[in-house]
Amino acid sequence: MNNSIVAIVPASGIGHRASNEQNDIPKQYKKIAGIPILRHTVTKLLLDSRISHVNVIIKQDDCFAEQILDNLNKVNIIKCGGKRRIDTVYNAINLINLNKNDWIIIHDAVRPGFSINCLTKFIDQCLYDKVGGILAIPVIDTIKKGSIRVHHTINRDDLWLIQTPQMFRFGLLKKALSIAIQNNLPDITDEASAIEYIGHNPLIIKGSISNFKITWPEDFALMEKLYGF
Ligand SMILES: Nc1ccn([C@@H]2O[C@H](COP(=O)(O)OP(=O)(O)OP(=O)(O)O)[C@@H](O)[C@H]2O)c(=O)n1
Ligand SMILES: C[C@](O)(CO)[C@H](O)COP(=O)(O)O
Repeated sequence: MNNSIVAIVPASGIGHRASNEQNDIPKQYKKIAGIPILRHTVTKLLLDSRISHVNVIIKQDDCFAEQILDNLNKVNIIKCGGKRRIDTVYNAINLINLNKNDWIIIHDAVRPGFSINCLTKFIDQCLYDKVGGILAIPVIDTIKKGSIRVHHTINRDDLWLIQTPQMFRFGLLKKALSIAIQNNLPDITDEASAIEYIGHNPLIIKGSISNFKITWPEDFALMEKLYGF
């Protein structure tokens, strides 16, 4: 029997760093090339037909997502966003009913710049891995530690900048997130951190710079240029 692949798109953030104004709309709802970023992301994920559903996770009081995702098939909107990104994903995992060997693919709402080719290759490789994997790009700049002055330089061999998608089996991810949250694991900014915490080593799959996370105000224009409009 084939295991299903279900996507989770955490979209419950406020986009504080990306905003120049108070009371701005969250960054995932801003438009690039005339289309809200969240819709770009969800539409692209659905282009890989192995993904059976995309679950978009929003805040309880969100009043944007339903209209933005109107007319898209295979999309569920779940209102269970949490305080941190990891809480949003964990809340969603607890509401989704899957077999333990089914796959969950988590992708940030604000990373619309991945290519379909990259997504397809990522899924191809994860499906044959016993743990699952993450997309990443190698560090190319010199890395230093310090605050006002440099303390020391860090060897950048084997250092990676981690992106999403991240893909794990439902049972393993649920267990890992539950243990990480119960143990108050600090700095848990992605799903792989929870998987590592319980002793597994996710596969690293090389991504691309175009899949950057829209984080700062200037990122919207940069992403729009990449889209080629
Ligand atoms: N409590 C949260 C926080 C973040 N996210 C989602 O996680 C992704 C990546 O997070 P990030 O870029 O940090 O988004 P924000 O938290 O919105 O940004 P900021 O920290 O600048 O406020 C985004 O799709 C965001 O909507 C989420 O679902 N729930
Ligand atoms: C999951 C992630 O996108 C990988 O780079 C990232 O860690 C999320 O960042 P956040 O700013 O901590 O939400």
